[in-house]
Amino acid sequence: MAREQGIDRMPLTQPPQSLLEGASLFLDFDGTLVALADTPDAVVVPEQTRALLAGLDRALEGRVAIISGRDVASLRDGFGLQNIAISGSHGAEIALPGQSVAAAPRGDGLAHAYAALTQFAERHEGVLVEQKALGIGLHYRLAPQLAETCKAQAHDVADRFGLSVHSGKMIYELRGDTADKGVGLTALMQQQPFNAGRPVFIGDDVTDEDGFRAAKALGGFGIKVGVSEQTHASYALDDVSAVHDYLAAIITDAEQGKHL
Ligand SMILES: O=P(O)(O)OC[C@H]1O[C@H](O[C@H]2O[C@H](CO)[C@@H](O)[C@H](O)[C@H]2O)[C@H](O)[C@@H](O)[C@@H]1O
Repeated sequence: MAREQGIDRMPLTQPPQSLLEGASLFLDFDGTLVALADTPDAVVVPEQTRALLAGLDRALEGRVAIISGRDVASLRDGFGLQNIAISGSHGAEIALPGQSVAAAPRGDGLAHAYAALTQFAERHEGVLVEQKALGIGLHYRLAPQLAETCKAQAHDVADRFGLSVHSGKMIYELRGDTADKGVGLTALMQQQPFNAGRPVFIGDDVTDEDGFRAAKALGGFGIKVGVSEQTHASYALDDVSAVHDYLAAIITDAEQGKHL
């Protein structure tokens, strides 16, 4: 198979602390900032993680944002992430702190697709359907043996209602928009205070590759959490705990007066 331009092979090295000097920092949520859980609702944001975000915000003078597949409302209301910029719904939503959400229109077929997938989930134990502002998540983490069945169902329903299918970790997502995390990162980078920094995006999933690519195109870097065969990221960290350690060290540097 031909090697796609700009793709690096694992293993990558750990990012140096200096990478965040003058950076605008973009963080994926699930699997990067918080550990994965069996269901979307089982995720918790520990107090320590909130303190980490607040410290980063101070150290980088507000140039910190979350770029997530979850929608802005669920991150704000469900996880209390009110004081941070967010690009939600895989780049289709943008919300700065204290502001309302600017979003792509909701696809017409989503309501019909949600009904069809809910009926499917009722017949398949362990399959969960997540209703999202601009999409639907079909989760099979509790029924991994149904991965192929879920994939087929996701594509069948998407075809019937004019939607597209995107795969992630133990999930197929149906969406009616065409945004991606690169779109979200680029949109935030056009606004203050992000436009004053060099983008660094940290993410763990296949949908984060668009964010890595966009960061690189804007002169920045991607940091991959975990391992994958190929990635657009330039550096890697092992897991959520390594992400926290890396970011905490940057806060310590800033508090000791080292220039960020
Ligand atoms: O872009 P992200 O912030 O990483 O969001 C991607 C999806 O994350 C959630 O699903 C994932 O996390 C769940 C909880 O740990 C896990 O059970 C599931 O298997 C993962 O795919 C979320 O539910 C989705 O809406 C996000 O798109």
